[in-house]
Amino acid sequence: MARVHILATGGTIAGRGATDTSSAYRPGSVMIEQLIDSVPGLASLAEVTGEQFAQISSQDMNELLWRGLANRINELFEGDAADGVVVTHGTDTAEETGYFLHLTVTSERPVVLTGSMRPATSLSADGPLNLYNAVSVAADRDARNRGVMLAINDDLHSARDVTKSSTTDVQTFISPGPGLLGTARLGRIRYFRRPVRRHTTQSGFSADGERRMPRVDVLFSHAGMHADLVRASVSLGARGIVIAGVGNGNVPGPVVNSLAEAVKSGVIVVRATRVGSGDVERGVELNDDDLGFVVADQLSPQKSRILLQLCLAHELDRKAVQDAFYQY
Ligand SMILES: NC(=O)CC[C@H](N)C(=O)O
Repeated sequence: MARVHILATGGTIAGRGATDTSSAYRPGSVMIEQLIDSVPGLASLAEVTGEQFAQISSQDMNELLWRGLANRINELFEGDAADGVVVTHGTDTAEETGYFLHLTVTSERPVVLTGSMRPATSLSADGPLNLYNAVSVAADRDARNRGVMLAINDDLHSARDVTKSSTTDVQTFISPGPGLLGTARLGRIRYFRRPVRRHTTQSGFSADGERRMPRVDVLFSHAGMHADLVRASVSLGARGIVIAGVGNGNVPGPVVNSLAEAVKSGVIVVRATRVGSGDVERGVELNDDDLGFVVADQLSPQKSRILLQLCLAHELDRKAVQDAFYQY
């Protein structure tokens, strides 16, 4: 039987409300032992062990916890202490944690994130079945070499592609562009594809303690966006700026000028889009070569920030950063 270790970090899957219909609740209130006990069927899938890694709402996730999580998972796999790992996580930033792990876990063994949209105390709580499905994937030998995944609401997503699309719907996660990696429902798993971009064993990045993730800000673009936000970011110490641009990664003219100034001072500027899907291409409405900008290709602003932080932590120059956005 496969050995699956669950690292619990909090979120709604561990949330508790006053009654089974109350909309207010506190995420991260149910401990891992209780989560495991609430799904007796897990024992038929794998030898399951659990560990309370953190106990937070995922809006409080940060670089330090990401690094700790990656190091803990790498340690478990290097010591052959688990065949697969499940991370229970709040859904708000699960896509960010997933992408960080996708780039810094060094094993081909499966790492599967899961969470829920309704707290553990809710009528029709979705957490228990999500946990069951996530453990089934983590226990599956065929899940190897597919990078970090998110198993939720019977769907299986690649951490690179997944994003939260609704604040409250149970069916909130989508993978625009490449689509689902597969499905996982009541122990029946189907895979549709493998991620083709570099990850885990093929990644050139590490969560190594010496590599501090520098400050990278995401600036949201809109009609009438103020150019001085860019200067504020730079003066506050940002080494990178990701633009959540309009359309194909665009910003108003005055912002283009202040971003070009930022580039001259050594800041790396990445143009992503707030649209939610599609490419951001070089040289469509702006001369990126002359301005010194990098484009995000298909990565969302929040994931572009993580990739840029890792690039900066590994001291990549601007050209290598652009290559990274095409490779990862
Ligand atoms: N559905 C959720 O998990 C959201 C709850 C909380 N904001 C979190 O991300 O942890």
